[in-house]
Amino acid sequence: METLAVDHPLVAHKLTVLRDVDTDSPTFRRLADELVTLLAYEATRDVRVAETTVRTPLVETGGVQLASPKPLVVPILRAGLGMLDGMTRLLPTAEVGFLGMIRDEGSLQAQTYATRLPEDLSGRQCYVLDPMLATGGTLAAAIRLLLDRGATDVTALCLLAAPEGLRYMEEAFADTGTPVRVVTAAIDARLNEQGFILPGLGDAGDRLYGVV
Ligand SMILES: O=P(O)(O)OC[C@H]1O[C@H](OP(=O)(O)OP(=O)(O)O)[C@H](O)[C@@H]1O
Ligand SMILES: O=c1cc[nH]c(=O)[nH]1
Ligand SMILES: [Mg+2]
Repeated sequence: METLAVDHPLVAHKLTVLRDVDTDSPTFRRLADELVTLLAYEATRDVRVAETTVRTPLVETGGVQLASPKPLVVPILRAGLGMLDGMTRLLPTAEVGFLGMIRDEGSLQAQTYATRLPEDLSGRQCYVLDPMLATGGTLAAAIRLLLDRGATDVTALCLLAAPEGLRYMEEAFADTGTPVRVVTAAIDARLNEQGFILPGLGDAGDRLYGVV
């Protein structure tokens, strides 16, 4: 598995405001959206394209277009929905599938409560969206599901990742033979006793959508 922590002053600036406990929900949503677009630029570096031609006002020339089948973007509900618009802004022709997952705050085990994905993902490049990679249980389960359906490579975009979760992912996808990547705005210090990322930004779903 490959991990990329995007090193860019604008990413660092926006992430700092996102972490601030005094940042309100509308600002949090806007910043999450902007950060995803910056991460998406790096995350799509290997997106498959096919050669094509284009007629300019002067001549015909070569170019590229997104290859078929189109990439599949998969936000993990709830918090991953806050990243969808930022991603599809860069990949407007991508298809979108949905996974609803929740982590039990006692056992820290992830449960899937909704799946709306193509049955057959053979040949598909997939981009999974989830702001928080904490223990890694949620993201690993989501990626396993995509690989089981035939996805040929999977890139996860996360706003924050914990070292514990990245180690878990590295072990889980050490010998799958399928490329798995994590692109994140930062790798934080550690998890606390409740499985929250430190210094982190708190509960991403609650900060985006309120406490339920
Ligand atoms: O790496 P893990 O230890 O599995 O934890 C990370 C998961 O926890 C959060 O979701 P949560 O379960 O709070 O659901 P929500 O998006 O509905 O808030 C977060 O958005 C990840 O999906
Ligand atoms: O720090 C964390 C860990 C899991 N889920 C969150 O929203 N935040
Ligand atoms: Mg949550």
